[in-house]
Amino acid sequence: MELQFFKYQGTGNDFVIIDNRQGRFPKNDTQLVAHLCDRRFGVGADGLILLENDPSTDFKMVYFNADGAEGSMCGNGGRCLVAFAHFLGVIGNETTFNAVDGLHHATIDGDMVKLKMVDVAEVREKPNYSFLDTGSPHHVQLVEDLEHFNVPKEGAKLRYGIYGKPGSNINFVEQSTDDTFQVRTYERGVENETLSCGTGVTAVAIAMHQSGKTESKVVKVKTPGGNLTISFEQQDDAYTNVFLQGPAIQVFKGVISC
Ligand SMILES: N[C@H](CCC[C@H](N)C(=O)O)C(=O)O
Repeated sequence: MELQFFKYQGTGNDFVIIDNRQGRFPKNDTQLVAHLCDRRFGVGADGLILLENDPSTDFKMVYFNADGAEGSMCGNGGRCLVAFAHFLGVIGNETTFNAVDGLHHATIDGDMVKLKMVDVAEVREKPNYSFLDTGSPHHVQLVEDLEHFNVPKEGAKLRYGIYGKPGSNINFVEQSTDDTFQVRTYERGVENETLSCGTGVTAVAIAMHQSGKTESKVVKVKTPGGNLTISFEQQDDAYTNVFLQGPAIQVFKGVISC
């Protein structure tokens, strides 16, 4: 079988994207998805995304982690898929699409995609960390000297230690200024550090606001792969109108035989 694919990246979080509007992609073939995401034997990516038809919105997003299993929401992947739908001519500069965690609205301005994320009703605050769900589960923990922190090792320890088999993504954070944070993320499903995680930086922004580290409702995050901006409104413990904004870029396209 030959498969046409596109490769996108959003702040260094990279994805194989396939136009599956004809419905031909074998979605249950976990090994095939893992193979396409393999950086040595396949194309190489943190995840694989299918663009599919949706009866009530512009398109449907189906996301798989690099291990081949269908994942929860992916913020950077969602932004990349919006750029891809725009590239295909499926949408103009604005869209509403369906994903595993519900409807998402997004706007495009050049390479920049601004994606509306799910509302967050609860931030669980523990003495050393926060836990919240921004479409995917996220552990948020402040550390010192983030640059030299062993993210793969400490991330794996917490991912399996606290959260067990279902797991969580683990974000390590260092505050830079009143409204700016540096973040490195260990991603479940990749089981390693990625260069950026969209639902992760969104979780960081909300957790830092909830714990009083920032009063700003527009939070800037620096990841190893680039910069993202998160904005939101807040009432009591609930966060609404949550937006994630940053670049989403097509890197190359190709055909892989598998
Ligand atoms: N990289 C993604 C998160 C993927 C979530 C996945 N690792 C899981 O929890 O299943 C993002 O930009 O939001």
